[in-house]
Amino acid sequence: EKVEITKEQRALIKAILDAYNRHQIPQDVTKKLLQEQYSAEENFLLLTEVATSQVQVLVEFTKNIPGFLSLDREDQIALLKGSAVEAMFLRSAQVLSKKMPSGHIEVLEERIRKSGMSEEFMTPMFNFYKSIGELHMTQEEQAILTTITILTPDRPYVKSHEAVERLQETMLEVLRKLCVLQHPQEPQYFARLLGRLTELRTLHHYHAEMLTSWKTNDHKFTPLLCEIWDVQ
Ligand SMILES: CC(C)c1onc(-c2c(Cl)cccc2Cl)c1COc1ccc2cc(-c3cccc(C(=O)O)c3)sc2c1
Repeated sequence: EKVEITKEQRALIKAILDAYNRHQIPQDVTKKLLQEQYSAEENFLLLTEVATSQVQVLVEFTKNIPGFLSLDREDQIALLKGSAVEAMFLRSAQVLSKKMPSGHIEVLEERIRKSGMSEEFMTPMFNFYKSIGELHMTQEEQAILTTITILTPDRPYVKSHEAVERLQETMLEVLRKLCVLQHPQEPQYFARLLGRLTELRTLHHYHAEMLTSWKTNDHKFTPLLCEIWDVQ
């Protein structure tokens, strides 16, 4: 059928993309990933620093999602806490799949592999990274898929389920149209993107176990990560 993006939907895409590009981890933080020496301890500390910075970026980005600030305050917190890990898997996946000349990719992959994480999480995590890379998402698709992940109604403690669902459905419809227009040869592309959201839920469960195993080995997190992940 003739797919057309309305004026309102175009404005939505622009607002989300501008926010997504405006809020990025500062260079001095990500540059450290390239400079500091290697050790399980150093890798864990660096990843903790980047993750903390990423959460701050995520909070700022979320405030720019049209309609988000009109949600109940406690629901806003519940959505952020419930989606942070998944949004960070998406972000790190996008970084690892970009053909970045700065050698970020190998370095980041190396630091994640050697950060004291148990082997069993490596396979699903790097399979996810590979599957995101194979999608060759556009910037708009990445920004909107992250928004859809944040606006997931069935996170723990969300009270106004319908209000969140309405916002998410608006973004799902925008993504569906974008996929049809930007990947005309791949009618299943939108379905493949949604399949990644399911994979993110599984990784989210693995991540809870990762946190426990890091904690048992006496790894320290920052106050912001402890708050958002209910750690300690
Ligand atoms: C606390 C820490 C040990 C931790 O615990 N679980 C995870 C995790 C791991 Cl391992 C994998 C997936 C998700 C999580 Cl949450 C992490 C590290 O999480 C992060 C989170 C965001 C980013 C963004 C990056 C990045 C690099 C270069 C450039 C850019 C850029 O945006 O330009 C971003 S790296 C990075 C690492």
